[in-house]
Amino acid sequence: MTRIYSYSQPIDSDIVDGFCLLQKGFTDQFVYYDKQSANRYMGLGRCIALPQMEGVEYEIEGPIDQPPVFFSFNRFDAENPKATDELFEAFPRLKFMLPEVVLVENERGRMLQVNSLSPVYPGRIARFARQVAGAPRRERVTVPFTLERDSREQWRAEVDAALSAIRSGRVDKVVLSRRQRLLAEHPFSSKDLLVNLIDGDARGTVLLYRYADVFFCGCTPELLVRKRGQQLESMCLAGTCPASEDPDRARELASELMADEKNRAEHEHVVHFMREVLGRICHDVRIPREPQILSLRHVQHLHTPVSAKVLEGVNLPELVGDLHPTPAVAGTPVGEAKMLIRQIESYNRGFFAGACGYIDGAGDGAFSVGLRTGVFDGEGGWVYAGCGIVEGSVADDEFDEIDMKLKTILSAFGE
Ligand SMILES: C=C(O[C@@H]1C=C(C(=O)O)C=C[C@H]1O)C(=O)O
Repeated sequence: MTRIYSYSQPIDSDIVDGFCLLQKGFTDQFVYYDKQSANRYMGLGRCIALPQMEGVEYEIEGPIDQPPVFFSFNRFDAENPKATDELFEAFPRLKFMLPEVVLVENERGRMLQVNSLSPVYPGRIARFARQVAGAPRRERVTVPFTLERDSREQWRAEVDAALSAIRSGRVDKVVLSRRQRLLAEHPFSSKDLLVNLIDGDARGTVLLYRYADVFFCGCTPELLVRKRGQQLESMCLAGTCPASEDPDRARELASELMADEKNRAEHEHVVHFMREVLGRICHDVRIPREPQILSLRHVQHLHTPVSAKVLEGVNLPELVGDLHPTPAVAGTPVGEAKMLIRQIESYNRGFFAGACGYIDGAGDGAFSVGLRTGVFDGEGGWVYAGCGIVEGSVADDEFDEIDMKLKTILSAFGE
């Protein structure tokens, strides 16, 4: 039986500043940082990685009873035989990773957690607490970059292939993506992108997984599932129109989106899937009949909030397994759409559109869908975005929609 010692104590300092100061010394770094609510977890180092959450004993110590916080970053399609690019290839294939140090800000306040396989030495906790308390205020930096444009011609051919699969009845919807090569004008760090995503105006949850000199990061609007006790929260997010700085224009675009049959159909596939999956493993499933608008910095989406009570015995990793991928990032039917993505897309998505999140030793946690993200090595990398293709989709419009979505990860460069 693995025994894990976990010590948590309250802190006053800003956890992002603390993370920025401490991060230099750690090969493994993990962030799940909800910008809208205090649901923020930032991990450093690797105490242990487990293939599953069962079979572990915890010694929880310190003035706050916070179970140890594990992180988990999962590929969109882990069985896809196509090789990922060399950046994704450089990440170890680990499931639940427990950092040595975790900075937390949640409904119970801010805290520092230190995890170890042996009793936690008090001087170690005091040293981290001192360092975090003395952390200087972080600063934003702009990283100029260039993008290598991908081919519109190739995209049109891919959308054609998707539309013929739809016409032949193989799928009703498939979500295709594009990726672009990014080259920075000077070296940058994961911290530079993290700070711009957290302090910039992108809405959503900031994700970061760094291993040595490669890192995956972004700011996603899409919650896959959050579990606290038996309470479950999720969302359906599909259907997109542009955002606008002019509030009247933004409202006009939003009401066009609400009235647009194609977007409503794209959205309905996700709602149907949620109802079906949650109906099997939850009770009190609440899904409003009509979507709302979620207005983000660069786009607006059709959004349906979801809540439910999880049946006794159903755990968070099972929920993630049942819910991911949703038709919002794969298509419908999900299995067939995944196979079609393997056929049509020329690359393996890696963590893009994968389930990324955290889970604590009590089984509570949250996972988001790794959208509006990219993978980088400090000199450049790849940025990704996709969109749902249904009957009636026009390739050039979808190309432009993806360009709008890409702006979120590009905002990590501080422009
Ligand atoms: C696939 C992405 O976004 C997904 C697709 C959407 C759509 O097709 O309208 C909207 C939100 C997301 O569920 C992405 O951002 O890359």
